[in-house]
Amino acid sequence: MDEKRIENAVSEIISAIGEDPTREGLVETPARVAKMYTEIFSSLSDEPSDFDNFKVFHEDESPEMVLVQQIPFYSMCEHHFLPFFGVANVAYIPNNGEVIGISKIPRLVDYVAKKPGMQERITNDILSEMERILHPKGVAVSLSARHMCMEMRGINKSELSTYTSKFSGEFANNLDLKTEFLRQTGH
Ligand SMILES: Nc1nc2c(ncn2[C@@H]2O[C@H](COP(=O)(O)OP(=O)(O)OP(=O)(O)O)[C@@H](O)[C@H]2O)c(=O)[nH]1
Ligand SMILES: [Zn+2]
Repeated sequence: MDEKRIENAVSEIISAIGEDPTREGLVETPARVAKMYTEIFSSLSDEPSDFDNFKVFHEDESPEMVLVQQIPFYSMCEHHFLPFFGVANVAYIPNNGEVIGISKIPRLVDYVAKKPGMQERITNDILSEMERILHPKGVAVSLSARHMCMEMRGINKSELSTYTSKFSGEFANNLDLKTEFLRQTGH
């Protein structure tokens, strides 16, 4: 990420809105924003290979469903560059007893969220990355999020919650499994 260009651009925005980029409170703002962008858009710089070598464990007595729920995430909407944030629920049905360390699931959610995006795409990307990494028998993903571009501008509706979900394999074909996922996650 080109921090110097971000700094110059932010300085230009500060001037363009009629503020003084040299006043004390703002003088370091362009550098702060540049540093912040490298953090909140970190997956634009990360190598996808970081996510290729999740260790897969073989567990003969693996459960039918593994569900990690209420995973907090923060992302930036690509339309307005304002935050949207909420929680993700991710479940999978192991194939041949193959499981991953459960901490890798929140890591994956973070990775997918830390770039300009849309809620639907995050939902989709979590599901397709789970399939690519693990080839499970099924994946279920749901996200509930608040979008600042609907709350602090535009239609100005506070605390709207947007829900998205995607199901594959056995979750798509077996109503009992889908119902168990939805019941567990409170939907
Ligand atoms: N589907 C989807 N839409 C989103 C998401 N985040 C923001 N949006 C919407 O993207 C749309 C962008 O539409 P535009 O009409 O080009 O932008 P706008 O004039 O600023 O729209 P308003 O927000 O309605 O004022 C808006 O309706 C936003 O609510 C998201 O994650 N998914
Ligand atoms: Zn937006």
